[in-house]
Amino acid sequence: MAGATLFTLLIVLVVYLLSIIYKEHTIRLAHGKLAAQHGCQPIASKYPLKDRIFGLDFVIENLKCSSSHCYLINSLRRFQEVGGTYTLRIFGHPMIQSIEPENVKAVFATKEKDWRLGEYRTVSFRDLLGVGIFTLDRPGWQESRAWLRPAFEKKRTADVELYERHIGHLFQQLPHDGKTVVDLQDLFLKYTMDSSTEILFGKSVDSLLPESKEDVIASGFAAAYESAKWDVFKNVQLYPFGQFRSKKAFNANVAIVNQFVDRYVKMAIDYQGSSEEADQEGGSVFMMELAKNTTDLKRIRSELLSLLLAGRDTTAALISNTFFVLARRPDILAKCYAEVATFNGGLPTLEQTKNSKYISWLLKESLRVHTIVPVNTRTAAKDTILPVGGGPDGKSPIFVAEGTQFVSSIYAIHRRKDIYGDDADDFKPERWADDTLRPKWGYLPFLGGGRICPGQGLAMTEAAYTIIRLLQLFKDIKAEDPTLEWQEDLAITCCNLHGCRVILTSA
Ligand code: HEM
Repeated sequence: MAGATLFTLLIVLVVYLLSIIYKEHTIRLAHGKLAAQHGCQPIASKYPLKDRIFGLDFVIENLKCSSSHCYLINSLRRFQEVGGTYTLRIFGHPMIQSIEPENVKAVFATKEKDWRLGEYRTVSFRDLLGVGIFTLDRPGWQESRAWLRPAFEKKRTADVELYERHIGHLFQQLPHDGKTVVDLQDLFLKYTMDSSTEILFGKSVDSLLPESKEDVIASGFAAAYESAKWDVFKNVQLYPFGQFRSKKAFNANVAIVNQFVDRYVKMAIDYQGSSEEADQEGGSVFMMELAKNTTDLKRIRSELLSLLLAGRDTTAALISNTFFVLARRPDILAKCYAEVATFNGGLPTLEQTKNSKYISWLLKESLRVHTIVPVNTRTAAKDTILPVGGGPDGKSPIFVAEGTQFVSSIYAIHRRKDIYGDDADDFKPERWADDTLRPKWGYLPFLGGGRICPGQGLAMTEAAYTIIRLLQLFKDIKAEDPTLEWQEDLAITCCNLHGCRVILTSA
């Protein structure tokens, strides 16, 4: 009897193993057929892993570089040494790293339907943001994008008056004696928190106002949001193991964040008026547009928090990185002062702000050299093809199996000498004066394709306006330590580890 049971078990096991082998074989055949149809060649470069099973050496090196603030430089070195497109396996999962503009274009634009965000992003971010534009793939993502589009279109006329009010608060916090050192990066983070919360919720947290005037709930929101955002970054970095970290403090912070946002979302849902009316009454176009489409409080909250996460630190980093350069480069600063002088001390209009040529080159260069979203990834939603990286010369198409992670370093793409020339490492705003410089998929501060940043116009206007106004208010900006170099501080977005410590002299 026992022998018969054993025999049956053995048969089941053999059938199971054969079915796996058959399935693998069929998949391989299908892959081979698709690859042959598209003229694919094996990927030319393989990353020389020491641990070929788990890829632990690669993971550990990444973690070490991340904590010693050289992750981006190290990934650039890898591309230079291994190749513009290389492959490896991490914990058994296939990964392709590439800085070939053609591949990036395929993943984010021409073949974007073949790719999804990937769990590392959706799972880690949903704990704070919930389900919204930043954590959704199609079809939900398309819905979010359509809901938000009208608000972004209305916001093209951006709020110079709103910025002016918060610049006033910022000015109050700045020493102008030509002696005292101040870290502008910290203050710009507060400044964009104040402007973003006003743009998104219709009510600013006013973190730049003296404490006595601050709304206690609003300041609680700002602190809780900072702390929760840090936890999300840790979970992304340690994914999938981050999910096992204690969530007690995180959940308490998320509850504070939600409570703050929900006050305003409820008002928007109750109001259900038009966005124009809401704007006149100091409400938020974003909230009103969302409330027109859904009465789901959680969904509106998610969209607003996604916008805050995407727009606040990024804009602060852009302004701060630019001032970091201005304080070290009198040649560039002088050109900016010359442009600002054309306003004869008057407040710049929106049109004048947008038409400030040199400052727009300066911002473009700042985004190129100090890329704020320097790494981007996607996961293949189905078997697909990438145009380059195969064969001995790396110029043939390559086959990509479903589940493969694609990672691109925008930081490294922005330093390609074949696109930017031998001076690619130099900070040179004038390069953008050259009409023949058309980097296309070689310049991606706001990414491209369907998920291109919808807030880029807002961010560029806020940054340009803020820079112009501060240059009007201060006749000199000097670095505390002119020899200090910009160094990456990579979290969800990237800013300068050393902040932006300067000495200001008022005009
Ligand atoms: C200098 C400032 C900014 C930079 C460098 C920046 C960069 C980016 C990048 C690279 C992405 C693509 C991320 C990805 O798909 O993996 C993105 C997406 C996004 N950005 Fe921005 N951004 C900035 C400012 C803003 C602002 C001010 C807002 C809104 C107020 C905003 C809202 C968004 C949203 C909603 C997405 C997600 C779009 C989607 O998935 O369809 N961003 N941004």
